[in-house]
Amino acid sequence: MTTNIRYKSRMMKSGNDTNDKQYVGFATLPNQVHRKSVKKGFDFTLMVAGESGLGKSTLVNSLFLTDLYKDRKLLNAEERINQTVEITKHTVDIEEKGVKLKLTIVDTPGFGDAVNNNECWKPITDYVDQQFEQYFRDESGLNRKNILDNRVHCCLYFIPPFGHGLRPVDVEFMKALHEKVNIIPLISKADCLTPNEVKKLKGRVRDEIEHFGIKVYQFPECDSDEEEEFKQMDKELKECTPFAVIGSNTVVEARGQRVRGRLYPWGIVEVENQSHCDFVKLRNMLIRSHMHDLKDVTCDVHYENYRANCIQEMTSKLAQDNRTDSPLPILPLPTPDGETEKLIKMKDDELKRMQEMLEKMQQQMHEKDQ
Ligand SMILES: Nc1nc2c(ncn2[C@@H]2O[C@H](COP(=O)(O)OP(=O)(O)OP(=O)(O)O)[C@@H](O)[C@H]2O)c(=O)[nH]1
Repeated sequence: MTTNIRYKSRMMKSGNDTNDKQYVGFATLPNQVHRKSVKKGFDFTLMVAGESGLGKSTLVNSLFLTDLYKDRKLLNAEERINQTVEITKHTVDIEEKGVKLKLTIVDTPGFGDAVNNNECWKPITDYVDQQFEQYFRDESGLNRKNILDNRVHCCLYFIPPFGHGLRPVDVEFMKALHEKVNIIPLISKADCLTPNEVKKLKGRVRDEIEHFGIKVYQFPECDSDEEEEFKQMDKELKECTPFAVIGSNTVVEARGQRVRGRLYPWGIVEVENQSHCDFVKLRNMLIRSHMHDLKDVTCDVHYENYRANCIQEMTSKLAQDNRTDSPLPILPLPTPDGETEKLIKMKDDELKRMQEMLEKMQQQMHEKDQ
């Protein structure tokens, strides 16, 4: 009864179209998806990495217009010496025009600070893998309905403005992570550079990324039937990578307006002024145009790779355990007692299950390719 009333009211809402004989109603499908998604809310996990003091927290606060770090305790010199690479996670629920976004920021403070930076990216790659592992477990568990997705969808990697391009630690960090997460390189504190210097540094970083075979996040190709305005925006976006950014948590007065900026004795640098930096482009890309694609790539490429590797490893391990063509001389086995027989059967069942799972996965991948 209730379903009927709800159905009727929805039909009425679709207006005049219901009187049209040609109208079946599936044109409302996007509205249904929209309604459901808005109700469910969205989530996005963003990781920031780079040396300490490059302005990661400031930029994140500026991006989402929220103070994520208000409880942060600033460490003194002594505490800093003892500090190890520690990953912190901040989650905030933000809402805009009724759309809810659960935003998780994964901060990696102190990265690259030590004298010996050997494998300093290891805790970060481990963290990304742990999130995949957790998701894989939840997905294979009994209750798959409300899985908490903590997979990292994007990593903003901060490159220092001083120096002559990428340092070995930057190259190694990005290479250690590029198969696991979407990396977006940024030139931090761009107000330290003149426009010419920014241009030169961008060119150099782009060349080095190509030279070292680093796979940073690639913007999807624009469809030919897209609007001209969108195509132009897409072109500009691709041309201005790596984004040169400026962050600020203070509001200053410029040209009679209150803006986010940095006040210097010689003038004001405005965070949201496109002739001062690429902050607006980065924000639009992250939030307005590419958030969904970043999530899709994480799910369809990075996580799928992790999952396939995991299953392959598990099956080869199981097969190895059960291998009969052992190079060792085959000795007559003692007649198994009831307990051993039970164990052997469990192992066989497990192997069978894994093989079925692998076959199913291969079939899914095959279907996806087609
Ligand atoms: N010139 C300039 N200074 C900045 C910019 N962004 C942040 N800062 C300053 O740099 C200092 C460090 O900024 P944070 O945001 O704390 O840097 P962080 O990378 O988060 O540092 P950790 O949390 O220690 O890893 C602060 O004094 C900021 O005011 C920027 O774009 N330009």
